[in-house]
Amino acid sequence: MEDFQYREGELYCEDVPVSRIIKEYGTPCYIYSHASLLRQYRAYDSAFSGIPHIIAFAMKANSNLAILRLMAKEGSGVDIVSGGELFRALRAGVPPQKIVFAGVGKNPDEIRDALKTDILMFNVESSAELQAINDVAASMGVRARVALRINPDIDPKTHPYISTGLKKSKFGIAADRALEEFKLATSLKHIEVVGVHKHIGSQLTEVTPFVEALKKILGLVQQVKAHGTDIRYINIGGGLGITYSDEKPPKPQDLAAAIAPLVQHLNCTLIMEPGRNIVGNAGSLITRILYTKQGEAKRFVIVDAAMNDLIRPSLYGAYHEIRPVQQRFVQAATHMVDVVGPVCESGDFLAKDRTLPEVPPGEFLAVMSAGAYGFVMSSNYNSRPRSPEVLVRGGEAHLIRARETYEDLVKGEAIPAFLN
Ligand SMILES: Cc1ncc(COP(=O)(O)O)c(C=O)c1O
Ligand SMILES: N[C@@H](CCCC[NH3+])C(=O)O
Repeated sequence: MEDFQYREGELYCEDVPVSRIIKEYGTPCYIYSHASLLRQYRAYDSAFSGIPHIIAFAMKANSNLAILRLMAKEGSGVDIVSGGELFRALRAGVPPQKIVFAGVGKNPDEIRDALKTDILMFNVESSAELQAINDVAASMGVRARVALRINPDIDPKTHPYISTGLKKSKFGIAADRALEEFKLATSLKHIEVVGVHKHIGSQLTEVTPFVEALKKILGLVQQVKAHGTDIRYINIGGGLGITYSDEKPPKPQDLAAAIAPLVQHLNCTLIMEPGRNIVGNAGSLITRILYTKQGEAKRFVIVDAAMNDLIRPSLYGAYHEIRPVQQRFVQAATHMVDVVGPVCESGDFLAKDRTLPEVPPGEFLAVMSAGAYGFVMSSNYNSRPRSPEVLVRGGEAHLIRARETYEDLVKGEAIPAFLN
């Protein structure tokens, strides 16, 4: 959030007053800081500079073409989970040799597209998928590079909805079945096993689960190597958390310090898939207060952004700091309020039971730490056009996605002739 600061009485993103952006593009509106994105990416990259590595930005966190181009220009690759993400990554100019493809449900068309593009590798999550990739590769007369995604059964100590490395999770191949799967993979003619992958969850605020999971995976790497398979890539996934309120997550250097000694001697390239850590605090969602309402039991601040714009509070009970855009309101009398949107759901809120200073209707609030899993998870529910996205660089503000129009809402819909 360093690049969102009060200056001359109002909130700025870098050198641009937020009020200038909303005058031009309206609200709700996502704003990202170029400086934050670069700083976070470079912090990750330099932390691991002692080890051969590839950063594959987890583009599910934010897949705007401008953000992807910026990452690619810094040298980043991407972690994708769909054909749509592959399309975006290529459109943004991400080199295929830095694209890794995860996800439990890759379909044959997606596999074919990825093979055609010659991406770096697939992170395979089951034996059925291994077989499917082998079949598609055979039909194309090529060999697919794969890493097996291992589920190490380690508790990442985060929200259950964003934990991915426990036995009960749908992700990855159970650690105790892994050797068998490696044997199967090496027996398939159109598969080349090149790596091992793990990703145990998101918004991790301690280093220990990363280390425990990696140790488990490395034990496996030894065994697989002993069977004659050359493991050249170790993918440690993403998951490093950020500060939303008072969390103190480790920094990329802390992660590197814990991990480097475990992998340095292995003669492998390390792959990392950070998403939230790079974009989370580089973005903010700006919203206008429409009304305030004193209910029977609660006070509501009704704003023009809703769960369709930012679903994290509704879906995970996630906390996002909320600040007035005009600094003079910071000192105003406070109330305990729910900040809610116009969507017709009781679960539509951006904050619940939050003590906030009184800001009058017509004024603006900034919902902080909204750069990751913000716009990408937005929807058109209640036929609400999705928000614009603006990228600030120094004193410039660039529109990187226009606000959707009502026409966009009905794009592709058709009324069959029998209804005429
Ligand atoms: C396979 C994989 N890699 C990377 C990520 C990125 O996670 P985060 O945004 O927490 O870094 C995810 C999402 O949790 C994921 O599923
Ligand atoms: N969407 C989640 C993170 C999911 C990570 C995807 N594997 C969030 O907003 O926190």
